[in-house]
Amino acid sequence: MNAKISPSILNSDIAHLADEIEAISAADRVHVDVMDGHFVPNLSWGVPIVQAVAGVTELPIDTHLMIEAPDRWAPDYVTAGSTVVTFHWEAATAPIRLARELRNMGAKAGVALRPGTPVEPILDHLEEFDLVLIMTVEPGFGGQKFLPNTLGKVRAVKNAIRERNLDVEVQVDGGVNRETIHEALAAGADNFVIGSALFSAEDPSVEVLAFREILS
Ligand SMILES: O=C(CO)[C@H](O)[C@H](O)COP(=O)(O)O
Ligand SMILES: [Fe+2]
Repeated sequence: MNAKISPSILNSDIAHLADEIEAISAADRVHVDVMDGHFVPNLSWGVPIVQAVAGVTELPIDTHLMIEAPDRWAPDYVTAGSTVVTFHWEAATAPIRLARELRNMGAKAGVALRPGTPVEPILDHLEEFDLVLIMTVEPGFGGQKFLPNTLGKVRAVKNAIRERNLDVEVQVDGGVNRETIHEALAAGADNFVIGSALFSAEDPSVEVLAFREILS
């Protein structure tokens, strides 16, 4: 599987969002972080932003829902234009049923785990998902430090995917930069959410290419 770069626009200059997204057009996806102020202690944005992003880019939208009651809200993010909708395992009432609903709507279904959530319960259900997101920081804020003790879960998911020859992406999210990306890659990640390391660079378009080079 080719490694994918999914820039998180959380820490971009949102007053110039269309320009920021244009700058990362050589990436593979746009990662949109939805936070509700309950599941995480921060509030970001919702359906209208996903619709707006869909209106200014051809890149697939990868929506990361850090919200309570994803069973109720996640389908709206497919309708809004997301290609991938990732919800948290900890927050969902019926995660398998929700993943099936998202797929039935034509989207890819992702499941995310906080750093402290064990991976074992999802290993029996990997066929139900297109993407597993292993959080490499506590969800809620961009610009945090990468937690290397989460990489054991990346290895465990990747091993299970390989053993069963499944087509499931392993995404890491949080604190990924030019240094930490090597550890995540070695552990088996193949989809890299990169936020502040891209958007704090002098030229994010050049930085995307630098990450592409590292992953090649
Ligand atoms: O889900 C997230 C935070 O909860 C963001 O996607 C993540 O933090 C990306 O930003 P950075 O690369 O700056 O850590
Ligand atoms: Fe995210």
